[in-house]
Amino acid sequence: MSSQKFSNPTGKVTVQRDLLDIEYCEDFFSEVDANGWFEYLAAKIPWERREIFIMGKKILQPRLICWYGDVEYTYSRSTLPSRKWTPQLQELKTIVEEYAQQKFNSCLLNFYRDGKDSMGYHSDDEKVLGKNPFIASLSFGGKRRFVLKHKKDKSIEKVEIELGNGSLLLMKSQTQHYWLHGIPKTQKEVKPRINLTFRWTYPK
Ligand SMILES: O=C(O)CCC(=O)C(=O)O
Ligand SMILES: [Fe+2]
Repeated sequence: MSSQKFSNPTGKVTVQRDLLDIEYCEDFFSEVDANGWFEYLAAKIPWERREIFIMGKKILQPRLICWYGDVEYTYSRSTLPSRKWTPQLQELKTIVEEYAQQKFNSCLLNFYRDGKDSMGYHSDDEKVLGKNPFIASLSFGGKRRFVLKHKKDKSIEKVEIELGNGSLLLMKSQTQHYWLHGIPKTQKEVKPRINLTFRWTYPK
């Protein structure tokens, strides 16, 4: 897939309000390229379903995941070993780094098999991500609703984005301090979706 480059995205939206700072590129990859990436990732990533602890209770995560990067990652009492970048993931990382003008050393991959797979509200604010984490999130496959809500002030309007095939979402500045984000379950018929969130993780 070495010929793949982002196609000077046109559908770019920036939302900056109430200490939220995000940028969304709808057409970061062409549809053809995005479909190619979906097929590659679905087939080649060693996806796993993990048990995690939520409020002391052991549950199976409602999606498949895989962690790549130069350092291991611990969350909800689950440790994900570091995994060496494949040339294809390295290529995606470089494309995103060039566009975002940021370096990343790790990536959490999520596979939402259907509408029952989801990610609960959270912020990517672990200590190992540093003070103001810069998160770059690529989406391939079926469109899913991504919702951001303010952590404390319920009167602040939520932000909702349909994350489409081949799109890139950047979350910047203090976003993770003040806002939660998640992918809600849906009853709608949705195609499988793969998401990659590139981050900079500081070694412990
Ligand atoms: O699937 C998504 O778009 C969200 C992923 C996410 O928030 C995360 O990996 O921390
Ligand atoms: Fe997240």
